[in-house]
Amino acid sequence: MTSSEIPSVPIEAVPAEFDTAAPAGSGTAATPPARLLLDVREDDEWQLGHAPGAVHIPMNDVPARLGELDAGTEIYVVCRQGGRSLQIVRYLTHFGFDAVDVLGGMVAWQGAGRPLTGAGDHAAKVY
Ligand SMILES: O=S(=O)([O-])[S-]
Repeated sequence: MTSSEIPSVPIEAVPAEFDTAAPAGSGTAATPPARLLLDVREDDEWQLGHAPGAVHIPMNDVPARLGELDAGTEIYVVCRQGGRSLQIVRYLTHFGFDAVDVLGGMVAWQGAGRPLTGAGDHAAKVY
């Protein structure tokens, strides 16, 4: 699979439901979500700023945490600018997951004016 064959979407096509935090209890093992925004950046990047409705699994942890993902869920994968997410989409599709790469990553998310949330008392930001 070449990068041109990797399923991908521009930031405008990422569902608005990820602009808000998922309600408590959604996406349990019993009822996996229809769609998921998976942020594969490192912990420090996540804490500085992330999409309110995203789920965080750092890239290197994805293989060990595949059991947290459901094959019936459409998984939008995001990183900083698209390098890591491309690799993870390739990996997930290889294992039968319905994964798409978010072009431009969180830099594009921020540039499009989509909401960010972070940890601590600083303004959330993607660097
Ligand atoms: O997040 S990145 O791999 O595009 S720098």
